[in-house]
Amino acid sequence: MSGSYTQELEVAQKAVRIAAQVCQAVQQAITTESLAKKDKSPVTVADFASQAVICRELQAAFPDDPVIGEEDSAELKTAEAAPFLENVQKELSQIGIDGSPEDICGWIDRGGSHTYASRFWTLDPIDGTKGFLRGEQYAVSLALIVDGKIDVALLGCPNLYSEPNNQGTKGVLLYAVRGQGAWQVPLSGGEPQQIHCSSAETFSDARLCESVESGHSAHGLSARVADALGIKNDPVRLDSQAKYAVVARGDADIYLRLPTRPGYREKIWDHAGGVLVVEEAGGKVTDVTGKPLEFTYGHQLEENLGVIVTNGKLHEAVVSKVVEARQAEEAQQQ
Ligand SMILES: Nc1ncnc2c1ncn2[C@@H]1O[C@H](COP(=O)(O)O)[C@@H](OP(=O)(O)O)[C@H]1O
Ligand SMILES: [Mg+2]
Ligand SMILES: [Mg+2]
Ligand SMILES: [Mg+2]
Repeated sequence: MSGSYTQELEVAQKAVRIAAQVCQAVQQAITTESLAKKDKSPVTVADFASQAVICRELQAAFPDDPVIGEEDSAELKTAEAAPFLENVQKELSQIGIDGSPEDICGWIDRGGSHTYASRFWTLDPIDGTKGFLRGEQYAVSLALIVDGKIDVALLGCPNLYSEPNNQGTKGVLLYAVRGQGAWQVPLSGGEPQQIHCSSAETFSDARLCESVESGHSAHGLSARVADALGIKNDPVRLDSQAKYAVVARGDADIYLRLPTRPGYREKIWDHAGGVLVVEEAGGKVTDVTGKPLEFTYGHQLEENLGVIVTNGKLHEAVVSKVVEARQAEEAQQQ
């Protein structure tokens, strides 16, 4: 049964705010170094520091809750990463969190679970690390999943303005508790505002967003889908779950994430935070075949392919055009 989750929301908001503060400090440094992970993707001091502070807060408040987080300390423990670990320590100490290298690796590894549990958190300490390194959009994403359902979700977006077209306050926190609507508040604090998806029912003026990285979502296929739907606007490209944020606020109507290679499975931390925020704002999220996302398989969405996010009203039509376009592509490749 879902509860009111007052304490969970309070702890998670505090944790995401602190993490966002660390990320901002690192991004403002003139050079942000990164390490290459085993899969060749980048990871920065801020990814580790963010995961450390959030896991530390969760550990203190909910010591029994497992956390399925993106990072682990293995990469940090190599000799070449020693200066890197020292920088993580420095960044944390600047916000008043003092710990030994062992403490820090221990906090990070609190987020090292990969197995499904009846209640767990999932964390992406920096979603959109490539955007972060370019000085563009990124998000700190945290969600609580109970009995396979996302019940609490938060997206900290330090480079997203509170209003479209870079108007309003820079740096927002979006959050939702199942059944209680979706809300936005400046990361620096203030009065939360309820947010809603757009009410667009036609495609001519629809705004579609997708990844900046063509390796993360098939741009060519989305262009064909947009064309088939009669969408005239060019796609808006932005990194991270900020895409879920802009659909939840009604700044965009559609977010497409179309598989670029067979065999890739979406990671739960790339979606959980965004999914509930969009659903509580009135939108809809499925995979590219129209199936709901299933958060019951551990760290991956094993039974889903890609993602389609809409304001709800446009969903069915978008799914059917994506299905058609993927079939046409497959037929051509044979
Ligand atoms: N082939 C692939 N298809 C889809 N997503 C991928 C991918 N390779 C990496 N990613 C994910 O894409 C995320 C960024 O998404 P986006 O392009 O929307 O900003 C990355 O998150 P991290 O930046 O947290 O590592 C990573 O998990
Ligand atoms: Mg990553
Ligand atoms: Mg991610
Ligand atoms: Mg990440």
